[in-house]
Amino acid sequence: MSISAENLVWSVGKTNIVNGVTLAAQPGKVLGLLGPNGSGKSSLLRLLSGLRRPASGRVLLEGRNIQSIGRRALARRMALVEQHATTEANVRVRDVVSLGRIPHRSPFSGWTVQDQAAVDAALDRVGMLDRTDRYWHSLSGGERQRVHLARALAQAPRELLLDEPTNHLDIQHQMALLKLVGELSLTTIVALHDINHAAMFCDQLMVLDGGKLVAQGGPEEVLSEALMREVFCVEARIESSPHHGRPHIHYLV
Ligand SMILES: Nc1ncnc2c1ncn2[C@@H]1O[C@H](COP(=O)(O)OP(=O)(O)OP(=O)(O)O)[C@@H](O)[C@H]1O
Repeated sequence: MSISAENLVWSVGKTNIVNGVTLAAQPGKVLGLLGPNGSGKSSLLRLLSGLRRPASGRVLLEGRNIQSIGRRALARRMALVEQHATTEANVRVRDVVSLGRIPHRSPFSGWTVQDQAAVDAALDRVGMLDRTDRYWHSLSGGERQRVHLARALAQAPRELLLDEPTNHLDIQHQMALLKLVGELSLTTIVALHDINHAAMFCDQLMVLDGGKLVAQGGPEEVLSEALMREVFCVEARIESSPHHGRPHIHYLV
């Protein structure tokens, strides 16, 4: 198991924001993290990345508590793209993506051919290789999101944590990004709001509600009309899509 968590709790004051979450991501597969606004998705991803320490419980990488792994070693194998990732305005695209190479460089080594190849490959994968000299402030929201993903890919991680990576993207780029994530063969945990996209592109799903994991399993097992009603507060009908074979949700008004 590459990344797993046991009974994770994270609290603010007396409120448990993440409340006893146990999970295991399958190596090389995409695990979709669903839940209404404020259900704790971002908080859980930050715990899994080691950015936040749990009040109790633990996060394990290959069975090893991440708190015993140094920051640099952790950054060499796990990358997080946060929902509202910010970047200094006066840097160029290539500078942002180059940051992904920091964990791989020693204080004495210069910029290597391998570093450049990793940056170029990452930019190519997200379709931004033609904009490496563009300044950050000149990019659209969707372009910035793709550059942040490229930064994470340049890190050459084995585990990739993505917090709503499609939220500024047009439909073509949403589909392209989710398809790309599936093709990377990295252990990926991705928070998504579009449940139909999650059903199409994720191997497994888990659903948070009020900080608790209320469902996990394959899309067919997890997505039900009762779950849509009880967790997401919408009436819906679910069918197996005749086009891609995954569950497809029709929302009712
Ligand atoms: N540092 C913090 N201090 C106080 N409350 C916080 C903090 N971080 C998160 N919360 C609260 O915890 C809850 C879960 O937040 P979180 O951002 O993890 O949810 P989310 O599922 O990612 O939401 P969304 O879908 O809206 O992005 C929210 O009620 C939020 O206000």
